Amino acid sequence: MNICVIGAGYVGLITSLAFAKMGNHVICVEKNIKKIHKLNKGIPPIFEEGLKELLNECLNNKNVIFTNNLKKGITQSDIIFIAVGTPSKDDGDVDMSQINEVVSQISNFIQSYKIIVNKSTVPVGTQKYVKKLLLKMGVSKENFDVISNPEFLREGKAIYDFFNGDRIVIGFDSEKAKKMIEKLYEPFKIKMIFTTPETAELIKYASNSFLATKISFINELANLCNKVGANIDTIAYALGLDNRISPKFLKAGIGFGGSCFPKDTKALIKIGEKYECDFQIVKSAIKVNENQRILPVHILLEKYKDIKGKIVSILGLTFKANTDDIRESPSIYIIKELIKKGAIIKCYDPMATNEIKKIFPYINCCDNLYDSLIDSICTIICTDWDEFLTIDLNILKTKMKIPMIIDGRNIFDLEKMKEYNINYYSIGKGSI
Ligand SMILES: NC(=O)c1ccc[n+]([C@@H]2O[C@H](COP(=O)([O-])OP(=O)(O)OC[C@H]3O[C@@H](n4cnc5c(N)ncnc54)[C@H](O)[C@@H]3O)[C@@H](O)[C@H]2O)c1
Ligand SMILES: O=c1ccn([C@@H]2O[C@H](COP(=O)(O)OP(=O)(O)O[C@H]3O[C@H](CO)[C@@H](O)[C@H](O)[C@H]3O)[C@@H](O)[C@H]2O)c(=O)[nH]1
Repeated sequence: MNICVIGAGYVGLITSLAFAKMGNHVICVEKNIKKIHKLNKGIPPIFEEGLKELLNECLNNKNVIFTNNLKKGITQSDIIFIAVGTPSKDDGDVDMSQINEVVSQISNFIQSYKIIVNKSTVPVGTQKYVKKLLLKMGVSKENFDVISNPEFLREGKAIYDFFNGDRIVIGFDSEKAKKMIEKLYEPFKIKMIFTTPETAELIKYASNSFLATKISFINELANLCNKVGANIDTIAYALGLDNRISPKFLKAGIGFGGSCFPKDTKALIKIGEKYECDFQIVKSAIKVNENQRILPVHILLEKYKDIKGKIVSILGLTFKANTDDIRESPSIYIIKELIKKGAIIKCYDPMATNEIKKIFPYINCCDNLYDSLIDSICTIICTDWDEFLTIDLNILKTKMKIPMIIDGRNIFDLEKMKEYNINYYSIGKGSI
């Protein structure tokens, strides 16, 4: 099939390549010219497992092109995916400006029947809203249908998830469009759920908010564990053996970040407000997370009342391992608090030091993990990068002024830490 994908971010790029790999002809339209140049040269603009190989395979097969020529994208395609950003506004509501811009732009080029598929995460009612907007802009009713098809991929596992998703959700109000989208997805052999556009739109927010709530629940429990001497990992394991609960998303730590959970939980609350539904559980999940992400700072300040002029090491800047994304990463909130208290930050991340410099231009980013530990009074682990598991703790002890670790991702074993005689704090597994 001939497909146009608008936006070459995490979702648009993976969607383009996945459909191209399945033998479709894909035109990916992106407004960032630098991104287009990179992509057409086979250079991935983001870090994602297997992306370079898949990108080059699809370019070599000539199944995908990257361009800023929207007219070409629309006129040469039957199905048009919208995969642009829908960030949070200051009040938590969804910023629809990128969607509005795309809809207005595509309305100029629709001269024959097209299926517009909304892949971005958008509030309930957006499918109807996009239809209205297109009609208002003079596109003939016979020339389009709009489908809601939210995306569930995780960063770091984006390609795997696209090909092995748990479900594909399709919200439709036209049999003709439904049949074409079903045909497009059939080769993926993933369970498809056909429903109304409103239900499809809400499934996305429900999934992310439920997972975020699960994380905040285990984190509150972890904080209690630290007080009563219980072990959160054992509790999570026992909980997870009950298959009504499932073991996934029960890893305690310094909370959730990323481009989705923080924004989508806030968006669900805003959507609820519009219909007088007060999402108290989701509000609490956000509140718990806001406290949890700066917990290491409280632990540090309990030990040292004054950290002014003292060096603190931050290991890991991304919101989770295997991505270069720092959006809403707990590390950002920890660094902000530490700077407020006058601490000197030294940080290390295998992927994201350039990104963090855009937020904190003056912090000291080290190319080497061990350099970031020199003369430090505390190391805070913010990301569960594999590289941190193999830290030589003897070297760490010689580099740091006072060996203290706050393990925000519970990557170390308490017993092991005892052997090394390091002042160690976990999230819900006790401290030494
Ligand atoms: N990142 C994820 O893991 C993920 C997963 C599932 C769903 N989502 C949702 O998918 C949507 C996209 O997320 P993302 O992370 O890929 O965003 P992103 O910010 O990484 O990418 C969006 C891209 O769209 C481009 N763009 C914006 N307006 C454009 C226009 N008018 N024409 C052409 N290109 C345009 C931007 O330049 C950018 O490259 C969001 O709604 C998000 O909530 C994201
Ligand atoms: O047990 C857990 C699991 C995750 N996290 C944290 O939760 C955040 C989000 O993790 P993850 O869900 O793996 O990352 P995302 O790439 O943000 O993916 C989520 O957000 C996407 C965007 O909407 C959805 O498509 C995915 O299904 C959904 O998992 C990260 O900060 C993790 O460290 C925990 O603290 N404990």
